[in-house]
Amino acid sequence: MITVAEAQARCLALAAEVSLPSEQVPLADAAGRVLSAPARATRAQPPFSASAMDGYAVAATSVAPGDSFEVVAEAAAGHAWGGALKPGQAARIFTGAPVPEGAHQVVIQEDVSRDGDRITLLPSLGNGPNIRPLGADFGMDHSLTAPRRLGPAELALLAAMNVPEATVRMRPKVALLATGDELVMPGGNPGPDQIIASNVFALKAMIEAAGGEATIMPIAPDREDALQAIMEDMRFADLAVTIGGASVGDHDLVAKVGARLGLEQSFYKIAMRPGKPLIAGQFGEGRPYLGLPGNPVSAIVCGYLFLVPMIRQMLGESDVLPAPLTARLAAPVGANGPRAHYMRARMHEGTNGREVTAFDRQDSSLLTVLSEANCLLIRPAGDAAQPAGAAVTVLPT
Ligand SMILES: Nc1nc2c(c(=O)[nH]1)N[C@H]1C(S)=C(S)[C@@H](COP(=O)(O)OP(=O)(O)OC[C@H]3O[C@@H](n4cnc5c(N)ncnc54)[C@H](O)[C@@H]3O)O[C@H]1N2
Ligand code: MOO
Repeated sequence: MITVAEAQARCLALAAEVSLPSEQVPLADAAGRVLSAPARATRAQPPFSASAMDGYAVAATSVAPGDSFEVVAEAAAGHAWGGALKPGQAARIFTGAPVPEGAHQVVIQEDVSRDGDRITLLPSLGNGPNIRPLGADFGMDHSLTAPRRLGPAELALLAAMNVPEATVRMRPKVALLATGDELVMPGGNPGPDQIIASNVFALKAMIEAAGGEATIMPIAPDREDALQAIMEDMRFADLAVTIGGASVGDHDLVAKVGARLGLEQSFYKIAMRPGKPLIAGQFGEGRPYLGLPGNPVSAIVCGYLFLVPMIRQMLGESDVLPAPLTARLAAPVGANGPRAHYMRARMHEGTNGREVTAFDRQDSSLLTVLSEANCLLIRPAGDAAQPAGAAVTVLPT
């Protein structure tokens, strides 16, 4: 069995072989997409020297309380005054307005007393010029580099750069296939020996949050011919994912049927709990494949550690693995076995920094426990029992 790190490296290598085309999308639809080509500004921001405050633009290189100016003009945002101030003159000005030629600073209106067309600077006078120079945010030559995930700040920046559409990587299409005669979709009519298919919904949400497009395939029964037919229908996808049927039981058919369809395995089984029977590989044409274990928590933890990073890799991002944090144990934990254990746990900020408590019940079928967890506490393979206060590694979920 290979380690989690080795399995992650192999999964990312499989994903790196996928090359997705780019598309243009309007900024309003580009949230969460990954920019795939640099975007260039077609103007500077601000495109003129702009007032940062409401007040008076004054024609003087230095000012002192008691100085007095004649107000000869007015400039507001979107309404420049085209003239030039002479020494001793001022223009009434508002935030965002172009600063007139000849003005050296803007005095805020709170620091001014006005009498008709004359202003006099008050003792409260501040010292800032209150002027945003042309191009203070970015110049004409500015470019937003790719790859880059477009969050609120990037979208606003692109808009300010007058870039109406972003060139983004197309979303990888991910097919999700749950297998097992015992499974019925939510709202269906389960027999007494059946359960509801649950983990596909978690995985679909994770895929979509990572920037992929998930399609839930019909549930495949535990019959080779039917499983093969539905697995063949996953050919449209950039990444095919099966759930369940990965272990060693007589009805665990995924690896067998996969091989018949030309699946080349990269690995099968990892030294990890939950998630031991994970399969990764590739169908012809370089399309990656991930076979997740069926237990709901196993599938979701593997989704977090392997599937989401693969999607992010396909989108061209770097640093795609979940970022670990350090914490201290709030309660002791027992010795770990031969597989790295990703324990469902809850962390919080304590008086001495981040503290984490593992849940007592760690069975990989327990969705109630997973839903109370906000992190995975990583126990290395063969780790000894650890006392409260020991430093540990956690992955926020
Ligand atoms: N003799 C052994 N038995 C098992 C081993 C082993 O090493 N030797 N490994 C165990 C581990 S660890 C896991 S994890 C499971 C994984 O097995 P499969 O991937 O073959 O999953 P299934 O057997 O199909 O299902 C396991 C469990 O999860 C339920 N399930 C399956 N799919 C879904 C779904 N979409 N939504 C909700 N629940 C699902 C299924 O009913 C089973 O209860 O194997 C162990 N056995
Ligand atoms: O490894 Mo299984 O995924 O523990 O339940």
